[in-house]
Amino acid sequence: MLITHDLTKKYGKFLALDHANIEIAEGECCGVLGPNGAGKSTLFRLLMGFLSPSHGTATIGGRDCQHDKVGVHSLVSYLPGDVRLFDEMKGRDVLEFFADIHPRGNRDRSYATAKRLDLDISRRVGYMSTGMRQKLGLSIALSTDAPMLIMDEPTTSLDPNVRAEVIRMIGEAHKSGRTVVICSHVLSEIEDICNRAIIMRQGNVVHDQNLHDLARRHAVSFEFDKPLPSIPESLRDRIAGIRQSESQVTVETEGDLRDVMGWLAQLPLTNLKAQRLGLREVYDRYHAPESERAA
Ligand SMILES: Nc1ncnc2c1ncn2[C@@H]1O[C@H](COP(=O)(O)OP(=O)(O)OP(=O)(O)O)[C@@H](O)[C@H]1O
Repeated sequence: MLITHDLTKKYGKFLALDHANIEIAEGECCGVLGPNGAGKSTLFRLLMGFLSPSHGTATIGGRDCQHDKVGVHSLVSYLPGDVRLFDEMKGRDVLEFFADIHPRGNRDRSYATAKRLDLDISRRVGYMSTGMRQKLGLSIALSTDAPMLIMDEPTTSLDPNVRAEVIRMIGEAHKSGRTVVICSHVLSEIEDICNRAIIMRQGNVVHDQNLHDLARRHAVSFEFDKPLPSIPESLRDRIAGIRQSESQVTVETEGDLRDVMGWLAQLPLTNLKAQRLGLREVYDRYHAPESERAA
């Protein structure tokens, strides 16, 4: 559905996106992660044709993102990171305007989406709070039936209840078969709805994680003051890695935990804890805070 080939963007001499090769299949829900300035919004703006690439190409549904913007826009519902709407218009008028210009827009659906987000659309945009304007942007983007949703930080400025509702709505869009590409700094949101996460650093895609595989991984930590005995042959493919620092041991496991726990239960260890490995651990491999990297 979405293919980029060596997609590159330079702002002057500054390389904001560096030869990105990304493929997102129809029906996927893919999170794009990375710290401020990693190049996520640049990637999204290139996909929408709002920026021209310095090098490389991008296509969505076979349409070229630079040369066939109209074709791409008919397939995509896009929520920009900085929602800017017409201050003088009332919420309802803005919804109607966008429902009418998007080939897959629908006025009734956009009123219903705004209602679900508890947004007062009789209010003038200029008098809306930041969160209300975000809700208006979401009501526009979530109410088309375009086969692809591209959302740049959709839950920014929203209170926790609305955040949860928006994540539910995006999850529903994915379940109904639409392809979703979403960028967020809230890792739990990506874990909740995505099947895949791409991690970016300084304009590069540095990691591509299947989240269903990740859900089957655990970190088992315990104290053991001897060298760990060799792993039984039958468990070798269940153990992805072992870290031992003095008496503190962490075993990373894949798949069913029971057999590994059975083996560990035979050892004279203490303080055993098992926790599911999350996206946080993967993200921190690339972006752990300085203080934690030094530790
Ligand atoms: N118009 C521009 N001119 C010059 N540099 C720019 C421009 N737009 C973005 N940049 C730079 O490109 C880099 C990537 O910016 P981008 O907005 O894509 O990051 P991001 O990953 O979306 O960040 P955030 O999480 O803060 O939204 C940053 O260093 C930014 O300063």
